[in-house]
Amino acid sequence: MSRNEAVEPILTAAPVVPVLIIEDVKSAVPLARALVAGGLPAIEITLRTPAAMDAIRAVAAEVEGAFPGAGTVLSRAQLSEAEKAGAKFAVSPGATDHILDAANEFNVPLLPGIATASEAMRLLEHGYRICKFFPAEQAGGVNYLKALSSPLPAIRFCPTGGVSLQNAPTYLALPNVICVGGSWVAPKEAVAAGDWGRIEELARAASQLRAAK
Ligand SMILES: O=C(O)C(=O)C[C@H](O)[C@H](O)COP(=O)(O)O
Repeated sequence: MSRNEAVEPILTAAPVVPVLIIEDVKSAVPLARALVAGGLPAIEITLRTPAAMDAIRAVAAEVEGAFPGAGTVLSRAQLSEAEKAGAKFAVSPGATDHILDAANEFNVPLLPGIATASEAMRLLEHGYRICKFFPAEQAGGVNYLKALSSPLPAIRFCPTGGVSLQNAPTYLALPNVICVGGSWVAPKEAVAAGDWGRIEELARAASQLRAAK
């Protein structure tokens, strides 16, 4: 059994997890509604802005069908606060002793990040079978992940970082890719302009992505 087994149904709900940077808490609910309407229920709200935690709280309370998650989780305190805010999952760009110890204390499942074979082995040793591959494109992209997966077939990945509508299908074609993450679904200008129709369209296109043949 995987240490973070509870992330599996969330990450398999759609092929893409949108990664959001929310500057104004007022945009959180309509943005999340547009993403859910477009077919993307798992939503990563990065803890990079002062509004992020309130945004998670608002989406958890008000958006039916959404699985809000906390992204950029770097500390025990953030993990604790995210769980209290109603986050259904938490994402970390890496996997330190501090964050892995903290994950053992809380119920919210953690998706920790890796970029090397040693890091992936370490997570396997901690009982994790699902992790983030970050930063995906910059670390070596699809070919790198394919090579990493060959000796480590027990671990599945959510590649994030530089993933786009164009390159997502090649990641989704790898047997060890569970979903991909990316910010392209919620462009900064569209969020600032409140163009929820545009975001719903981008979400729909992302939700219909299939593995490349
Ligand atoms: O802060 C975190 O924990 C993250 O989740 C980092 C994000 O995965 C990337 O910033 C998304 O990358 P882009 O799709 O290339 O914009």
